Amino acid sequence: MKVVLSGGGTGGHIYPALALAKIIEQKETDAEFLYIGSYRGVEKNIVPQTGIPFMQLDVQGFSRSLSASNFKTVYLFLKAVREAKKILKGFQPDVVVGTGGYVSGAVLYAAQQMKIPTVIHEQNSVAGITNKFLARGATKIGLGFEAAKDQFPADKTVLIGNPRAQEVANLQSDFSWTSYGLKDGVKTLLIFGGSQGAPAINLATLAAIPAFNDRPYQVVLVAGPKRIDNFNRLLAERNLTLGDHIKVLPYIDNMPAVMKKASVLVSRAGATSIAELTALGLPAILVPSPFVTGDHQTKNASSLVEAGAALSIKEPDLNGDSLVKAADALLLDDAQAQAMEKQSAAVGITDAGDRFYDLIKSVI
Ligand SMILES: CC(=O)N[C@H]1[C@@H](OP(=O)(O)OP(=O)(O)OC[C@H]2O[C@@H](n3ccc(=O)[nH]c3=O)[C@H](O)[C@@H]2O)O[C@H](CO)[C@@H](O)[C@@H]1O
Repeated sequence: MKVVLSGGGTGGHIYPALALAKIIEQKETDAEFLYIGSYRGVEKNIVPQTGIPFMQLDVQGFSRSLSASNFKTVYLFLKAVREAKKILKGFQPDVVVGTGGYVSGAVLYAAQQMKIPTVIHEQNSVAGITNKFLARGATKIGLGFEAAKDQFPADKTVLIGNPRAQEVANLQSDFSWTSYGLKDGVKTLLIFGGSQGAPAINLATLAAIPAFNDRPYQVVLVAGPKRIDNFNRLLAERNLTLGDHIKVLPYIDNMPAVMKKASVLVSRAGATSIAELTALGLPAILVPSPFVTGDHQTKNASSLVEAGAALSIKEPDLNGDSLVKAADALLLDDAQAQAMEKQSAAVGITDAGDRFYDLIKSVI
């Protein structure tokens, strides 16, 4: 099987494509891949490390206000489509897979014009602009959430989940909390705000420190590489000291392994974070980012809240008190936590990678 993968901008669009490549490799050892990314997105740092051949196109996003840069966006898009056609002609793929981001718009549009089968993956509950644009010409559309179904042509959609979930579910974790100076066998609340950390989550945690100092559960806050200094400065300004059972870190490299040992998560409601936590059947307190297109994180979170798989706190309602109240509800009440674990696991699609593979096979 020869597969072109394209997705870019944020990790949320790139990891599903890479997780899919791993699944295909396991099933077809002679599979060949080509990843087409952009010059601007983080895929240029992530994809080359995997050993998958990587090519780049020059594309940029639309600016929300009317501006001359939108003319450049259209010019670059048309140029990228011409270049993509040349690349596809040379590689001769059986299928072209797009996981979102502007670059996948150019690559899949080129493939659709060349009558090559295309499959898109929508990670979120609200369709992204590129996937909406590609839907008409796409052969099939894989969905991360059922809630996105009515935004696409019904005969093309298949609920597959997020292939990253399968990777996480199958992971063996030998992580020990002692590596952070904490104890194994004690309930642990893990708090993080997406991959960059989130100021609102950090501030609420700061306000909650006096209460957390008295709690029997451990607390780990991942403040974000660029935000931890500010957190520590505020901590000192307010004369707060952290109990031995509380740790603040800039970032966690082996997040899935650490998550696997957590009791409850506090998290943004990004599609990848949700795929990971439901793959592990973890109870969660979600704080959707209000700064994303179409407010898609609120809708991602609603899918879980409606299923009884998570609690959600709107960012304006998040403070020390609401955070501690929600954490206590899950960490001090075993019955509630266990009920939520069950619902979280029921939402998780741990064979998402296999489903994605089957979908691709069906169009070739
Ligand atoms: C701000 C923004 O636009 N976010 C979007 C972006 O998510 P983005 O990729 O930024 O964030 P996600 O929540 O989807 O994933 C975060 C990832 O970072 C990892 N992690 C986090 C902290 C840490 O210390 N270590 C670590 O490895 C998590 O395990 C997870 O894999 O694309 C997603 C998929 O389209 C969308 O749903 C999100 O709304």
